[in-house]
Amino acid sequence: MKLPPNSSVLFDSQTIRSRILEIAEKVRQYYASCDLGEIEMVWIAEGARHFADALFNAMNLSIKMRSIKVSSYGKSFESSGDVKIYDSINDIKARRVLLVDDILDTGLTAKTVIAKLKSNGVEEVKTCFLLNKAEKNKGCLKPDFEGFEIPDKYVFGFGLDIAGEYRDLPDIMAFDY
Ligand SMILES: O=P(O)(O)OC[C@H]1O[C@H](OP(=O)(O)OP(=O)(O)O)[C@H](O)[C@@H]1O
Ligand SMILES: Nc1nc2[nH]cnc2c(=O)[nH]1
Repeated sequence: MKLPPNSSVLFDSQTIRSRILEIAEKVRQYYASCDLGEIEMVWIAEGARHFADALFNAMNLSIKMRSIKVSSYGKSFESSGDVKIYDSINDIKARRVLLVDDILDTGLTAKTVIAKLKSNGVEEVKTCFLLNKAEKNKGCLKPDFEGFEIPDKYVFGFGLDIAGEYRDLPDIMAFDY
């Protein structure tokens, strides 16, 4: 597969897998004293597919899991600012939601979904991101669980795409755009 020019590996698959095991253990500990029937893991499609699968398997908790399709980038490297939620999420009424996404960039996607969940009556939303462009978003939303803080470079692989391509690369790559 031809990669974009000036791209390089940011995290290889082994590093990603090890970090996910660590995050999963932290999440397990957090929910250790909770009623598992009250918790639903909600992951944001498409990008979070690989992360959510690996995290869910590593957590090994008997909780519900579902995805919701949300998009705001399309084929662009910048957020359109218009976060579209394609699935109805009105029926997500778990007491506690673990919201899982591949990346926290501007924070707009997560903020929009959190507001919607809260308006449904969800009492607690904990967030879990594999990647966080913390310097770029200036900590606008502090993840409860996160994998790696990364610089402001466009990343792809392990679920993240460039115009629909490269999602199935095992590593996370970065390039300057
Ligand atoms: O913090 P933000 O600036 O809102 O960006 C984060 C979101 O951007 C990507 O989704 P995208 O809209 O590209 O859809 P996709 O997951 O289908 O690729 C990514 O998967 C996150 O959900
Ligand atoms: N693939 C990809 N999607 C994003 N969505 C928000 N930021 C990014 C990024 O750096 N890469």
